[in-house]
Amino acid sequence: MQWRKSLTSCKRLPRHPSLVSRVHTKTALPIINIPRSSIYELGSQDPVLHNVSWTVYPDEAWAVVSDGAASSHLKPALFGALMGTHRISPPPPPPGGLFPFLEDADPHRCVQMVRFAHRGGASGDGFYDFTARYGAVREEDKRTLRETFFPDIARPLHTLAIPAFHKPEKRVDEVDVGKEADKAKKQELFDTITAWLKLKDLLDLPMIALSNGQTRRARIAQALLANPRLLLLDEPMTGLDFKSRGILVDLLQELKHKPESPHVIMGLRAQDPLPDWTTHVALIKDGGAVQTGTKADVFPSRFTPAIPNASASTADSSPESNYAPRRHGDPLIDMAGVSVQYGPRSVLSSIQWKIRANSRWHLIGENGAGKTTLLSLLTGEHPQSYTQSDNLRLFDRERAGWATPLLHRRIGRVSPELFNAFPRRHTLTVWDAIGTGFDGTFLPKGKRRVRIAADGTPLAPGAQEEEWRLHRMHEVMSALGPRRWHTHPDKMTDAQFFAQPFSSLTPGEQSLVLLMRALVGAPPLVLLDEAWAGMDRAMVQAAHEYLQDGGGGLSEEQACVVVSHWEEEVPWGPEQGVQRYRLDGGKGEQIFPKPQ
Ligand SMILES: Nc1ncnc2c1ncn2[C@@H]1O[C@H](COP(=O)(O)OP(=O)(O)OP(=O)(O)O)[C@@H](O)[C@H]1O
Repeated sequence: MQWRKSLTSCKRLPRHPSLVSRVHTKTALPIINIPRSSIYELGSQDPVLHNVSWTVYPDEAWAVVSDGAASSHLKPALFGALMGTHRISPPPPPPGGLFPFLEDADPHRCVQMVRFAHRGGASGDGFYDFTARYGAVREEDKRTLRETFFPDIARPLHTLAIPAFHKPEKRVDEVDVGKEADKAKKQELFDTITAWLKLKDLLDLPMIALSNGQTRRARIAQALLANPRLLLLDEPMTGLDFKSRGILVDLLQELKHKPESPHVIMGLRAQDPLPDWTTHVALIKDGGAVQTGTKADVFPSRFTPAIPNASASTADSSPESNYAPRRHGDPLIDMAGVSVQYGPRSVLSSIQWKIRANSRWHLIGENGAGKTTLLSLLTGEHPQSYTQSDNLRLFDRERAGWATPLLHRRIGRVSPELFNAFPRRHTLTVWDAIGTGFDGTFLPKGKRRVRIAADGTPLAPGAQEEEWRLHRMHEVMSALGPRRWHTHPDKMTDAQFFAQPFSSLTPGEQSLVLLMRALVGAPPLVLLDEAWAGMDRAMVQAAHEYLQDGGGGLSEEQACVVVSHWEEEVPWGPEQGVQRYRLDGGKGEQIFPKPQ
């Protein structure tokens, strides 16, 4: 543990005058000081990062960026050094130590980190049922966003709150927000942040009902309001829609002018745009070198696409002249007026959409537009899928005509919910995790762990099926395994990767394994919702190449839907016949190419 002191408070000392005037001067105490050290995993003698010289001053705005090919465990190591989960050697010298600006305050309380590559929170032994949010909300799931994340903030009334979820208002004198002045300040910060992050109308919804992007915005707000002095936001743009990314960047800039708000350092992937106000970059390179300096020094000629401002639209920009139509097969899914309603809230209204064999779709819509809800109707997990028998055909049958396991064999999928819920007991290997994909289950079965019956009896149609499954396991691994993306391919063979415990992998590697799981059974329909979260550029590239025509990952009998807020994360462009379907305000329409 590198932290210098372990006192009890996160008290703010009077600010150095240079901080107030925001004039750059190195006389202010640095926020972070790592003079020239290497960074190690605890208990390891091999450095993960070496020769790190990194000093952050209060008037600088830093981003930690992984270089294109840098493996996904390197950025967490730099943040881990700040959070005390990695060793810094030699350690930053006293008296200032690692965080000179904290002086006597306790880093455990003053330094906070929030990672967004995945929503987090899961990973017990077993699988938990993430579909609970689609049904009637159970008593234990009724805790609202306000009660869960902001329990000590006063409760103004909310017009859009669902009446059933209202709790009696607390009297102002019951609210534990400390002294009057603090209370007013805290309330003002709460109002500013929840308004900027468009959370006000969600505060009295049950947590479980929030979409992924809504939950991420809430986690950002919670972290900012927890009043740390240094806040590390790792990949905060993940899962945020186009507008929300701009809003977040603007909010962080706004907060820089508020003395009570934390100093923020963002972690970004190589492909993420840098906010305009970034002044300095720590670039983590392949092999573990870290280059630090001003943005201009580190990226002299890098094109950094601007982050959109809040009023930018998500209108499709691809020229239709590039569009090369695909030869589509029969409809696998046919929606002819599908709707979903929660009490008075209408989420989907009369959706018309056909997904045909050999089609490649990009499903878009702002956070909360209903994308996950729509996909849960296709997988049969949403209870309202049963009540839409006239409007919803799944592989030419109504929902009730499918036993759920048989339906799940026909759909390979990846989603943030599935990522979080997937079991992470240490005995579950990569091989086991991929093998569960043949049947869409979560429990490896059989001697060869590809769900051949436990007594060794092969499933119908006999031994051929087992051979095919084993062949597929190796096929997806050779297309998406470490030889395609590991920075030292000779260090990790496919066989070694198959044997790794799933839970020991980085989030990016876990995402890739779950992608292999979705594809291994060659199901007719593949749903990839935020499939690339946590992956580094080499992994995304391997996945894209595999999914593109000629890559071998998808046949002409299969259809694939990708859900992503980033157009560059979609493996196909117009020239490979991608179609785009947009949800907006409960309505759905094909926006590319425009239907004739
Ligand atoms: N049980 C529920 N009760 C009330 N509202 C709900 C419930 N479940 C979902 N919602 C609302 O339905 C809307 C659609 O949520 P959904 O998760 O489908 O959005 P999404 O388009 O997938 O968003 P994201 O891009 O953030 O993942 C959200 O506004 C959500 O708050």
